[in-house]
Amino acid sequence: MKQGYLSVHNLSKHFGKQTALQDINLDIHQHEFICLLGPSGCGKTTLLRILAGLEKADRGHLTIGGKDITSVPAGKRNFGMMFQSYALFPNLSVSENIAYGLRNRLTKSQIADRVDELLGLVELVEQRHKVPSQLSGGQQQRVALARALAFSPDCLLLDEPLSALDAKVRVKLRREICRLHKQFGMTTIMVTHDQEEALTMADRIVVMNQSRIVQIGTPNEVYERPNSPFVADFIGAVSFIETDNRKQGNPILAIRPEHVQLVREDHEKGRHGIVREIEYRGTHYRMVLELLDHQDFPLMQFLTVDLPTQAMVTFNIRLNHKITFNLLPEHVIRFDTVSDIAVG
Ligand SMILES: Nc1ncnc2c1ncn2[C@@H]1O[C@H](COP(=O)(O)OP(=O)(O)OP(=O)(O)O)[C@@H](O)[C@H]1O
Repeated sequence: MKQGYLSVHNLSKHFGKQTALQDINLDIHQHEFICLLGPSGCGKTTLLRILAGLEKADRGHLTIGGKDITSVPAGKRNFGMMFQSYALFPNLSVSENIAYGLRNRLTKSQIADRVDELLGLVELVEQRHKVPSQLSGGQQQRVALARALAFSPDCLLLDEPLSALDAKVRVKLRREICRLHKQFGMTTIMVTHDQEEALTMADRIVVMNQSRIVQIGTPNEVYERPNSPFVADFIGAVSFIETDNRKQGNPILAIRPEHVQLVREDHEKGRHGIVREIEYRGTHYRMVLELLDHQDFPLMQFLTVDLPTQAMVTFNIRLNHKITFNLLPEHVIRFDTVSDIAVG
């Protein structure tokens, strides 16, 4: 593994009796796009604020390129930030908002050139003289993004930058952030509690729960090989199947809805279920099966299954009808240790 560029060593943070972060260790590579993902209150924003220098850790330290920056103030870290609480200046124009952070760093004409360049990058040239109240939510976010990028930061820190936007604008800005990340080549760390956002944008996802990092991996790794029922459940849809009484230490099996394979009714190895719910989802159908194989599955259990529209016709899927399916071993995720299946 490459050595970390931005590294977090044994970081802990409390607010009074409340633990916000516990024993956080993280190596982020240069030019990497990292998403901090986890349920509300797990410590994502606190970690980002400590990276930014806006919050002080109780314990641990931060290094960038091997240099200790734990005590370096926020303004000296050369990090671009886009925090929810960092609103735009309402009385300044788009250009002035973008130029604000540059005023003590560059000459007037350098600032003008830089602002022109950034306006082009975030496609706001025509809005340059408007004030924030004259812009849509998505445009305001783009101004905030341009402002964060203005002084070519080494690292870009984004705290839920897309959370206030509607679905279409969100997807567009997602692509824009990824494009700018590649174009500028900075290291980007983004907080989100949206798993789809993390899966589509990140090089690696840092999954957090209850003040700790619980898994670090590529989107594919955390989705296909979650290391705990919590991660399996938090990232993507999943059904858990208990093979016996959990207290006896039997494994829990998990399966993604798109991996359940329907087979013909006379298939010798098939398992059976009754279709209890059918939901149309545009690109596919999602259904809930009540499992019937009680010798294997002693408890009444349900399985979520995603099926393309064509398969709904082929297998003649109807509510309260019996269907036959297979679970292929390569698609079954197995957890040998019992841990809480918490949903964020
Ligand atoms: N300034 C503060 N004072 C007291 N407690 C705080 C403060 N900031 C955070 N906390 C607590 O620390 C824990 C972690 O909060 P944090 O905001 O980092 O979580 P988060 O994962 O970013 O949550 P969300 O997704 O809801 O923004 C929470 O229990 C929160 O209540």
